[in-house]
Amino acid sequence: MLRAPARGDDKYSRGVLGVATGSEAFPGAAVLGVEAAVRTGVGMVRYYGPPTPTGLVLHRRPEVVTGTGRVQAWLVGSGIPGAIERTMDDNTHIGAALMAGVPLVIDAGALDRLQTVTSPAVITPHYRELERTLERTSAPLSLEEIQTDAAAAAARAAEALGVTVLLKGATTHIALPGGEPISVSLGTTWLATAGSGDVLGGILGALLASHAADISERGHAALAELAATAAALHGLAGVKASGGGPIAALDIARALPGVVAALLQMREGEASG
Ligand SMILES: NC(=O)C1=CN([C@@H]2O[C@H](COP(=O)(O)OP(=O)(O)OC[C@H]3O[C@@H](n4cnc5c(N)ncnc54)[C@H](OP(=O)(O)O)[C@@H]3O)[C@@H](O)[C@H]2O)[C@@H](O)CC1
Ligand SMILES: Nc1ncnc2c1ncn2[C@@H]1O[C@H](COP(=O)(O)OP(=O)(O)O)[C@@H](O)[C@H]1O
Repeated sequence: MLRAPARGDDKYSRGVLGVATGSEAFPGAAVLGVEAAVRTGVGMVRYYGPPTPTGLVLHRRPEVVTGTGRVQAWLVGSGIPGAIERTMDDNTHIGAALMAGVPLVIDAGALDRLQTVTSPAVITPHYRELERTLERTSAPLSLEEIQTDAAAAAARAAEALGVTVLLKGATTHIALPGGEPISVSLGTTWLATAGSGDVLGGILGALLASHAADISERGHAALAELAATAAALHGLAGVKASGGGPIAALDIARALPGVVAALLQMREGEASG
């Protein structure tokens, strides 16, 4: 599910990703997600968030456009606190993304707004976030139950919530309503580092924005394949960045273009026999 630009493409036909992540409380998450999206490959990123993360994002990535506008997908919630700590500003940014009517990647602080969502969505919780998300449904699971059978927990969440679920952990479990689940285990344990999940959100957001037609044709089947691709890119970039040693989240993002290039080359090689 990787799409290299064709000669007829321009930035808009490649897809635009809206990013509503980061807050005054966690500004760094915005930088990590945007960096990962740009490095995965997308026509343009529009960032919509509070002043501190906006300044940091522009400082690192001047190619990013700020404010709302037409996009093919939104990434929302990484680095945004839960309902009690959220500011009015945070709620405005989350709301704009969730109500836009385009495919969504929903992470962290936006997970508690899931009941308002009507567009095709992938949620990207870790185990504790999945526990909290399921608490709000008629199919709750304890943290212990999720840890014991994470694949079953992801499947139950997909059915209960009507979304594609990417459940993060040493193995990433992807489940969709009424479809075949996928597991991805290509990473390294060094990926267990702060901001690593924020990078994954950016990768997945970029993939959704660049596959809008596929998502509208094939729905959750396409979302699940895109989620698996994102988990694979994240894992392989982690391995490449690590080389057996520690990594910081930005290192994962930095390794992405090389991983994408290698996979595209492999695919071209296979296509030409
Ligand atoms: N650079 C950035 O901007 C980054 C931003 N980030 C953003 O932060 C937001 C929150 O994400 P999160 O996953 O940390 O939240 P959450 O699931 O509530 O976990 C809290 C749980 O952890 C536990 N706990 C805490 N400290 C612990 C300790 N020392 N040792 C052991 N346990 C400890 C704590 O336990 P308690 O203290 O309650 O006993 C509680 O159960 C989210 O929006 C994310 O995107 C991150 O991605 C990081 C980089
Ligand atoms: N033990 C592990 N081995 C391999 N990958 C891991 C391990 N623990 C976490 N990960 C990966 O690291 C990322 C952590 O994401 P997350 O918990 O959201 O962190 P953060 O909120 O700090 O960004 C996920 O992609 C997850 O799959």
